[in-house]
Amino acid sequence: MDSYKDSLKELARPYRKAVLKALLLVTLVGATLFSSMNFLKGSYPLALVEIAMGIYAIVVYRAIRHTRHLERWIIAYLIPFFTAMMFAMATPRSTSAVHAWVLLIPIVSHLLLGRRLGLAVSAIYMGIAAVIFLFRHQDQPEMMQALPITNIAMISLCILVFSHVYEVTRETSERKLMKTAQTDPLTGLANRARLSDIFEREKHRAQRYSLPISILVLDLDHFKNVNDDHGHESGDRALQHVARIFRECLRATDLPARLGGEEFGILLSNTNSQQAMEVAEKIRIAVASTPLTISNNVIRLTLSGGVAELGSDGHTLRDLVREADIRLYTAKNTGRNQIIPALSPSATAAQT
Ligand SMILES: Nc1nc2c(ncn2[C@@H]2O[C@H](COP(=O)(O)OP(=O)(O)OP(=O)(O)O)[C@@H](O)[C@H]2O)c(=O)[nH]1
Repeated sequence: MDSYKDSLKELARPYRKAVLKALLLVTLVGATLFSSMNFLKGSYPLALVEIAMGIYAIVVYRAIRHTRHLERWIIAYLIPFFTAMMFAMATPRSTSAVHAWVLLIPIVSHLLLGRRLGLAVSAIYMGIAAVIFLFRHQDQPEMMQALPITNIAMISLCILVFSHVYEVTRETSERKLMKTAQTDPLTGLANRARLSDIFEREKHRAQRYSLPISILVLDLDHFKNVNDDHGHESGDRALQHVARIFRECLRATDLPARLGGEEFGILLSNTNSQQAMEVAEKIRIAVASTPLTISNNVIRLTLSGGVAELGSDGHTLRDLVREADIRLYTAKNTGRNQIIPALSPSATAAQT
């Protein structure tokens, strides 16, 4: 479960909303100014389109205040906005200076739609704008010369390239920062923050499709002795060794995380508590049977654990970790190197 797509999307929301709001305000001011001027000039169709865009900007401004579908509103606004821009460029009575607005397309598209969709939308509308420009000025020899056309093409291309490079760099840095903020630096496993993010996402999916989710909480036994007998550095390597075993034993859709110290939490999507118990046993046996050798010292590790399932053990990550923790401590107090299963749903029903 390596994708940070959803977290990045969440991170981008406030700034995309701010950019969209700024664009809506610019539209409102521009629509008021240009529709008045075009009305006075007698360009009624263009003036009407501008008034319509102004009204639509107010509607969208109100709609995005509490929306959970910002991406849809961005598309629903940008397409008519750019189309209105093309209409203004194609209108014979509009001034040639209206073509300057094409420079806004790559900037706004990348800021609001990201690198891929931003590039695609920019390419489409800038292409249409180029065709309109050539068609409209074909009989104006002073505009059809190599120098003005190359100038316009180069400045448009520069703004497209800079907008794209900026967005690619911004997304890459954000992805790196997000990964660092959600990864345990020693083991490379997810940390608590990521476990919590992914749990929320998986919980919604599980509730929508009636799928089970289980949590394992695992803790190394007598880990203090590893540090005391072999040194802290060997202790660190033992933690990395265990993290490696987790990865080998788990599916790509499972999420192992370090909760702190020598305690780990594993989120098992689409897995009931019985299946989770099988996974936990597989991990327990793998850890116990794979000693770590450092400088001819053989370090034998075991772990204890508890299992909890969404629903019968609670509805939040905190509930599940608490219940699995209680079972983990039962495992510690009754001999270690064992996993205590979740109560079966029938046992839970009998208790209540
Ligand atoms: N090397 C290393 N040790 C750590 C790290 N985090 C926690 N520890 C050590 O883990 C040990 C945990 O000790 P305890 O809480 O007593 O638990 P334990 O010795 O595993 O005993 P039980 O859990 O009861 O089986 C302590 O010695 C901590 O210093 C770490 O990042 N690296």
